[in-house]
Amino acid sequence: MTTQRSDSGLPSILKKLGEMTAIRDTSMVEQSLLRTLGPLLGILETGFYRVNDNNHIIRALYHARKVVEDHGSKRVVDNVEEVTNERQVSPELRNLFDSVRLLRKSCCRKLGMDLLICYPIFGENQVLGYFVFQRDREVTPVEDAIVQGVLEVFTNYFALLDSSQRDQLTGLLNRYSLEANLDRLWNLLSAKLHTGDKNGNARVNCPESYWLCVLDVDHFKKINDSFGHMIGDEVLIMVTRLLQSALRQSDLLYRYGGEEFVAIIAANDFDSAKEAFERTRASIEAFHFPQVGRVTISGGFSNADPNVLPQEVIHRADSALYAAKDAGRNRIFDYDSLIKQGILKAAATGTIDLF
Ligand SMILES: Nc1nc2c(ncn2[C@@H]2O[C@H](COP(=O)(O)OP(=O)(O)OP(=O)(O)O)[C@@H](O)[C@H]2O)c(=O)[nH]1
Repeated sequence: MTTQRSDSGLPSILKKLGEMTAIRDTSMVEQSLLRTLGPLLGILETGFYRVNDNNHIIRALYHARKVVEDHGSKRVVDNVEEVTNERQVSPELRNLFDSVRLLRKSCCRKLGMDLLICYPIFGENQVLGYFVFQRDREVTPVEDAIVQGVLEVFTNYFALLDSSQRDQLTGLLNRYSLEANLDRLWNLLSAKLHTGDKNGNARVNCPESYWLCVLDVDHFKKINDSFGHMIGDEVLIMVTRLLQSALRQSDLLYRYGGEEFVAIIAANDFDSAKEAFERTRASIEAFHFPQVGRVTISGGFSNADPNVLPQEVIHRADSALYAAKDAGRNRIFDYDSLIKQGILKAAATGTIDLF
């Protein structure tokens, strides 16, 4: 059981809300929600689960605080761990999520001597996620009002931040969002590839590597010139939906420029990554676009090696894209093969010195 004295006075609540709304990164705001609610409720371990429209978990965060002795004085160490593997969610928790979603209010279940308590997080009238914690007693009416109030501030602030990081036309995350989150993303890739789980065990079902691909619609200017800007916009929306369907839910897709997209995917090896990017290309080629007919895309990809600076990885993928365009378009090239074949020259810089 993981409770301690709560810190739920008004000045403390206001201070925590002030800290949460000072953050400009959506993922960090999610972490901050747990760092806010845990101490307010006197809970040492809390969880946050974000779900998509199909109620699949797309992001899971665990927050754990520990009081440690440090040279005679006590200090709180807190850590937020991100896990994206749905299989790590217990059947009890899944069942609790279903009840919360259907009843549209907080619910709890007995779990040994404790209670597992879950609150819905709403967005545009649907459940976007769940806040979960475990403790030995029910939530008091005052605590309930605090949690509901903090979740409401969080939801409104998150929606505001999220809209500034999304492209208005396609709804995808925009270039600003990719660039603002590159370092955090790279740290996450590195942690996922090199660390064990929170019990120190090696992760199971963990991908071997990540891959970044820059995809670009071929001859898009011609589409605009021949059919008009509005049809051009429709093509971009349809390309987006086709890319989303061809990629997996857990993959990241950004609108990087006018007709340029960046996809970051997890794959066990080069061949699986190539197959996934090739699948996106083929899905566009196979689709009949109303009025326009055939549209194709070209792509260049590179291993998203956490030891290489992210900007360098984007540059490598971009170089491979330009080689694919030069070679006639409607094809996906990879940076390493182009280097091996002598078509591209390796850049001398761009690695991260880890030691
Ligand atoms: N309709 C529409 N067009 C856009 C948008 N953003 C950029 N564009 C247009 O996309 C076109 C991109 O043209 P180019 O960069 O020459 O590339 P391309 O014609 O696709 O040629 P290749 O990439 O070499 O195959 C430009 O004409 C831009 O004006 C947008 O949001 N909507």
